Amino acid sequence: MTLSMLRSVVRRTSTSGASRLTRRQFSSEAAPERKVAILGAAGGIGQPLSLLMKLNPLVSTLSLYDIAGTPGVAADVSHINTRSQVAGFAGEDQLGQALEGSDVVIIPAGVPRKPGMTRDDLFNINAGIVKSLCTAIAKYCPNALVNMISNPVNSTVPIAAEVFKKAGTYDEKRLFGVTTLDVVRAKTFYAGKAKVNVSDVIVPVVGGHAGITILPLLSQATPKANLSDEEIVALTKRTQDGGTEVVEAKAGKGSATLSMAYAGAIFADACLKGLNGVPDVVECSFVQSNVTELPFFASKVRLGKNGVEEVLGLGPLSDYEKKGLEALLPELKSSIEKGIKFANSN
Ligand SMILES: NC(=O)C1=CN([C@@H]2O[C@H](COP(=O)(O)OP(=O)(O)OC[C@H]3O[C@@H](n4cnc5c(N)ncnc54)[C@H](O)[C@@H]3O)[C@@H](O)[C@H]2O)C=CC1
Ligand SMILES: O=C([O-])CC(=O)C(=O)O
Repeated sequence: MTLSMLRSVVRRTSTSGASRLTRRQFSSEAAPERKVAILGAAGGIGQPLSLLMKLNPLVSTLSLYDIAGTPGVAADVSHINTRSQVAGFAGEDQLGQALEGSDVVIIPAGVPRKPGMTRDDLFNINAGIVKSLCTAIAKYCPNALVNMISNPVNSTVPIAAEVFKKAGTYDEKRLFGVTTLDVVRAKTFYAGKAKVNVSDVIVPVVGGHAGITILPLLSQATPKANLSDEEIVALTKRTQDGGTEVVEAKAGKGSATLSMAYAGAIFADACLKGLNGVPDVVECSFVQSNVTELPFFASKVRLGKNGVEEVLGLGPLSDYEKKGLEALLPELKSSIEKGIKFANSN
């Protein structure tokens, strides 16, 4: 979902003739019924993400699940006069109902970082949360596209894959680590340095979603700009440290929530468009991959009616990016292996 689309939804629904206009628009578009479930919907990301998904006209049912607090979030969001019907579910005994029939499941459930922590420091708590949620997904909506936000993404995606394999439901086309926030940041920071219009900027970000595993391919950024080597290094580091920048600014009150909700809404919208048969929907995501020797890797992915339609290659890299790629592989490998080991030993 682009910002202009968001604005136009808000515009359409903010006048007195709103509901009439909204109804007419949706009935003429005949968008298929799509259920989206958000697990962790009462949290810092979950709440604004619920709002943004409520604004998305491709959603017909919005299912908001958390261990507590979701009835309130659902009641609040449900009053917004857009297409989707909203329901809130709280506690494990309602998880099946929350998931049943879902086309897309977005998972921002789990603890966020505090200053001084790495994403890997979240593993001990979040690995178990992700494992139990994915066990339920395998049971109640095995065909859903899963958008994994919970950190450490480099490990939680492999955990999800193992859980689905054990359940006999694994389809590599349907599992995505959400790395869209890295792309959002790279676009913003690049536009600022290159002095180009941010809405025109395209920057692929590959690798994983932690520190040096985040590799923005600034040599492929458009519109082209004549940036110095020092500027490229600084932009790369700022993108890699974007999450930490927010964690430190929030000083103990969590990590990125609002920009993550925006990024999560963009990625979920791309998944829905792909499911609906919109051609040429391409986003970066951490998926099962043959792009490197690692089993999972983030790169550009073409989305289609079954999820991943094609994992795109890296394209030409600068020498600096080649070195970055080489440097990130060992860390990414060990995070992936840690996730696989956890899923198979617990
Ligand atoms: N992929 C990415 O780019 C990003 C990922 N994150 C990650 O997203 C996660 C969530 O962050 P915040 O929303 O800020 O945290 P938060 O603490 O504000 O919210 C997390 C929510 O998850 C819920 N939760 C915990 N266990 C659950 C379970 N078993 N089932 C359902 N819900 C459960 C909590 O009740 C809470 O409402 C963190 O792991 C964070 O590191 C954050 C920013 C960016
Ligand atoms: O940095 C964190 O802990 C949250 C995150 O993944 C991000 O903001 O990119």
